[in-house]
Amino acid sequence: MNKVPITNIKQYTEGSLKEKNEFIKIFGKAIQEFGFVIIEGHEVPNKLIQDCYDQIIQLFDLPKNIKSNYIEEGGLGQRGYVSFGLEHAKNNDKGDLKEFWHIGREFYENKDLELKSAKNIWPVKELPNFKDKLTTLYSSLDKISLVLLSAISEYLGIPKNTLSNMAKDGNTVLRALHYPPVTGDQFNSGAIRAAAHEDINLITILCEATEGGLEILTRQGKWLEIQSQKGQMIVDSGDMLSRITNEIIPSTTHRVVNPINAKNVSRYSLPFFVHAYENCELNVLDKCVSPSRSAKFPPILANEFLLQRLREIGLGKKI
Ligand SMILES: O=C(O)CCC(=O)C(=O)O
Ligand SMILES: [Fe+2]
Repeated sequence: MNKVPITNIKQYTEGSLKEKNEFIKIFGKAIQEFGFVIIEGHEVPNKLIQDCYDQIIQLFDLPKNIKSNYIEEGGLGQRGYVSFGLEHAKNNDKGDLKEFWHIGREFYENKDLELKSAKNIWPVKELPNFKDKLTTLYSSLDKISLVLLSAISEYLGIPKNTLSNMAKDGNTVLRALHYPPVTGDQFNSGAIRAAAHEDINLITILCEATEGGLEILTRQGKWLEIQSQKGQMIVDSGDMLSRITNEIIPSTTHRVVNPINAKNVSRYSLPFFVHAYENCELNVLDKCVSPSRSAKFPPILANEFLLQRLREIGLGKKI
């Protein structure tokens, strides 16, 4: 396979039983064997995605000292602004050539959890519409993520709501990313926009980025450029899904390469990292254990796993 499989989510949400089952099979097999799947038919208006990009372009255009006001002091880079070069891939000491902004959940079904959870940071003074646009996108992607997790559960042959229940009120984050044009020194340093890594979470949904550069490592060990069209979203599997499925659905290695000189412009992207709720126990699913495949991982709380992984990528120390 040298092309990312394409599926239409409407088949699952609005289709006949036959179409539903077809989606489950194609989507599940694609995420398992390929690691990346393109989704069409998702109904998030293009205009909303465009409006969000307009907001984040203005956000990253703000002077450095203003952006720095929005660093979550004493936090772990999970809300607000995270400076250029701070995050790096696991086992890689070169910082990625990117700056970003994290948005967490605004609305929880469990109001006690809402009170306890980290609060979002908003650039209200400079960008009064940022909060509204980005939380609207967050809510839309949150709904899509629960649908996709139901389809994965059905693919695995476990109760339909098993995975979506883990992500309800989940510690999910929307990341607004900016990769500035790459300077000559950076080109020579060997650093890239995002070095090869796996995402920490269950699944990631990516709205189309403003420029190319995203590549996945296929299960056959070859780098493949991802080309998605307007209106498509990309879904990939992360480490938490890999862990609970006992690596039946492994996480997918991917990276963002540097631009070629002729296209050395800023790149913006909007990954949505779908996490389990903080106190969710990540247990290997019974269905994914067999005499020939014993459980490879002990249980761990989602939040503990997150903290462990954040330490490995340079966000574990309070900033
Ligand atoms: O910018 C992209 O297209 C992907 C970003 C990514 O993989 C990440 O932030 O984990
Ligand atoms: Fe990633």
